[in-house]
Amino acid sequence: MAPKECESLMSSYKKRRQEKLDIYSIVRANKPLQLVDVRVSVTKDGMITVSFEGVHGSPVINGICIRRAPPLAASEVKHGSIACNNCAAEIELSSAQSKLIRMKFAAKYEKKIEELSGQCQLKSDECYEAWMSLTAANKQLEDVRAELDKRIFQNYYQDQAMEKQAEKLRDASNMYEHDKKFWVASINELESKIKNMKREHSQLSCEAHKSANSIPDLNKMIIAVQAIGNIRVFCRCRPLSKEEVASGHATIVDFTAAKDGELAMLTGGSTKKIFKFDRVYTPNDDQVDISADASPMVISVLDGYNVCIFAYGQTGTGKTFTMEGTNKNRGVNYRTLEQLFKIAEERKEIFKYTISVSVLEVYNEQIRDLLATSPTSKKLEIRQATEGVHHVPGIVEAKVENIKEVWDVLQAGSNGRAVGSNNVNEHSSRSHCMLCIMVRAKNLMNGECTNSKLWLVDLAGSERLAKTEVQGERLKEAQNINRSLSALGDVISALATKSSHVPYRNSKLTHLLQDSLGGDSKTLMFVQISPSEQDLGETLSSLNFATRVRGVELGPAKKQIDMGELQRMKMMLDRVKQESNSKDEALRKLEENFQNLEGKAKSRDQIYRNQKEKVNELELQLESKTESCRQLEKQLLQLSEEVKKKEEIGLTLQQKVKELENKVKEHELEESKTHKVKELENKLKERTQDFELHTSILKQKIKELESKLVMQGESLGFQSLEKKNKGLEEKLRQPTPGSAERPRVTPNEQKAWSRTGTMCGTDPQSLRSLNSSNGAMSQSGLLKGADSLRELRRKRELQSKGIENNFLLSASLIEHKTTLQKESNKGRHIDPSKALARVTRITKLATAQRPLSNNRINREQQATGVKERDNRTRVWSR
Ligand SMILES: Nc1ncnc2c1ncn2[C@@H]1O[C@H](COP(=O)(O)OP(=O)(O)OP(=O)(O)O)[C@@H](O)[C@H]1O
Repeated sequence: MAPKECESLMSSYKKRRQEKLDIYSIVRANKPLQLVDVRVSVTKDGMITVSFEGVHGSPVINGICIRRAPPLAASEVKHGSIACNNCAAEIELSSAQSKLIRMKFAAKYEKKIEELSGQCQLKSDECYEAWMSLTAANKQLEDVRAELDKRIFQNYYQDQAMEKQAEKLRDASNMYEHDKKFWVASINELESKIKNMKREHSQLSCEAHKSANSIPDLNKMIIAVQAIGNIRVFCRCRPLSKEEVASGHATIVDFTAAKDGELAMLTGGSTKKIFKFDRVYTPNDDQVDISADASPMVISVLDGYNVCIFAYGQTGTGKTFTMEGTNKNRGVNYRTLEQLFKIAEERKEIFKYTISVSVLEVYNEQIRDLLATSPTSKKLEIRQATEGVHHVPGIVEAKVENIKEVWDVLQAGSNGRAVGSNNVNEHSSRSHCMLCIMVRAKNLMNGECTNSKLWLVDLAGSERLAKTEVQGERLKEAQNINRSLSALGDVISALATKSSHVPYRNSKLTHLLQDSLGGDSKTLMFVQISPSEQDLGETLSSLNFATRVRGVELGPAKKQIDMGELQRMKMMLDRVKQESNSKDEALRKLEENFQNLEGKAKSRDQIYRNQKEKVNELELQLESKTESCRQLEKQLLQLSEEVKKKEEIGLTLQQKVKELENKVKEHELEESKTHKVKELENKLKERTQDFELHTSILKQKIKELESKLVMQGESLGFQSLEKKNKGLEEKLRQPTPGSAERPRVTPNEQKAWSRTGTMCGTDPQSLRSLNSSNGAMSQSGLLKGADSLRELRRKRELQSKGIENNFLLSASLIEHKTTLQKESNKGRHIDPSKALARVTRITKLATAQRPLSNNRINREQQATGVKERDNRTRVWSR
């Protein structure tokens, strides 16, 4: 029968019992028999047979309802029986059914074990995979860490290398900047030097050209000067004074052609006398115009020429006004000096000027120093320092550096002039006021030095020349004035006639003006005239004198070069030429160096640019590596988290594996127990067979003995035989010393006895009595059989120590079974469940003292004994 069918049988049995109860409760009036227990066995051909043992009458089975039983729980099924749900009695199953159930359970367990093994295997595989992935992840993590360390290490070294390179670059950059600055400074210096040298070179070239072409230029200059003339005469007419206007004096000067340097004098009637001068100024012309025309003389002075500007004319015609001017309307002296300082300032890059001023007057042919702070009795004389150079030793030469100082000096001179007379105007008319400006110029380019003079002279009135009717001091004054002016006229005449002798020394005036009047100097004469008709004679006299002066043809002006300086300059020129050549050479070398430096600078620039690009590239690489490091760290963190998770999973898996292993162990234990049960069953079977064999042998021997007894009984008598039989029985009942020697009754023996009893209709006791009656004859054979059993048992005990418990349990079961049989024989109705409970209790008591490992086996053996008994004891009760 298949396990499924067996299962259905059991379930149907249970259900039927339940259904039966319901049926009887419905059909109670018919008083049907109540089925307390039923033994159903299914034969091999699938038939179900029902036996009604112990039931009298003819029970009628109205019907059998077989239903599929619900699946039993594993705990409900015991070895060889199943538990009834209603009465808790164990329902005995046939060995085939038990086997099937066991097989089923075994199959179920095997399946479950297989499933669990599969799950375990799966879990193990999962664990292994997890472990492997964990190992791989760890390895990967280690690799990543190693890679990260490597990268960090590389980055560290790259950083260091970059730092070093950056340091080198910084040093190179600093060096480059320093070199650049140095080169720029050198280049600037060289450029300025080159400029100076070029300028010097051009100047020297010009000088050389000038020197080379000096003769033709000189000739040209002579021609030009001769054409222009180096004595220039400007004529200035003052306006009519208020008195003259009031007196009704008319103007006798015609300024119609003044712009052309011509003026006409109305000498009387319609006649006019025309005078021509270099300039003619009308009364309306102011100081500025006159000073502007005189400024070229200033340039000549600064260029190193001696210049003399003097004002000549009748008293009251405006000589002082022209030369000195007023505070509000300053004259030629101030404006000329102002111009002089202005141009000197403009030329300061090339010329260095040293200007000093002396203010003196010539009165009665005596020179008076107007700047002298204290009056001195020492007479100032004119001395000739070198050729063409005259000076007054002891005279104050006030060094002036600007026009303000000049003005102060002029004021001081004017004050000094006033000291000498109570009436300044009167005094000024009777003396020559002379302002000498000494200019020392040094050409910074060529070192040329010049000493030039500018004489600004306000002469005494010329009208006194004719009016010499005065006496005494006035006469003396007049004579001196006349002499000096006459000497001036003589000098001019000598110059005009190109006389070999010019009488400069005839007067202090001409003597002082010797180096600045005529010859190689430049002279400007202001002839001052009155427009009034009452001064006609004096005016014509002045105009005639001026015309004579203007007609003087002087030689070309000569530059007042210091000859020593000239020599030095020539030497310097040679030296400069040499220096120029050497400088040209140096310049060429410098230019070459400059080009080399420029090339080096360009190459350094290129290197710098390249290094800067490299630095930029390295910075970019560093940034990218830093970024990759960040990403790797991020990945590392993620991997660490994953590893943690996997470790947790691994731990849970390990825990599960342990649990599964425990379960597998439990199942293996169960399996081993099942296996042991099987072994025990097999052993039991073997023993049963042995026992049956021995029983059959014993039976045969008993039969033999019985036959012998029959034969002997005939000879000895029945009573003696009975006695012997009792004795043998007693002997048999007497316990043998030691449990090992005691003949134990196995369940098979009991079974055999039961069968025998059943078959013969007697109980085992009677059988024993029967046996004991033949004990004397069969004792040897019986003992022999018991000895062989003991031998077998001993051998099996060696194989399994638990066998002994089975025999003990069997013995106890036999005893109780005997008791039960006795009670049954007494006619008492015994509830099988109670009986089984008792047996179980006894068994428990018996097995409680056994080792724990044998509990299951004993329990099963005990249950087997009970089931065997129950199979043969079916009780029907109403
Ligand atoms: N161009 C002029 N415009 C206006 N006023 C003038 C001019 N020239 C001279 N005067 C005036 O005429 C007067 C006489 O002039 P100034 O004293 O200069 O003559 P002078 O020739 O110097 O006389 P002296 O010979 O006596 O010194 C002054 O009052 C002066 O202001």
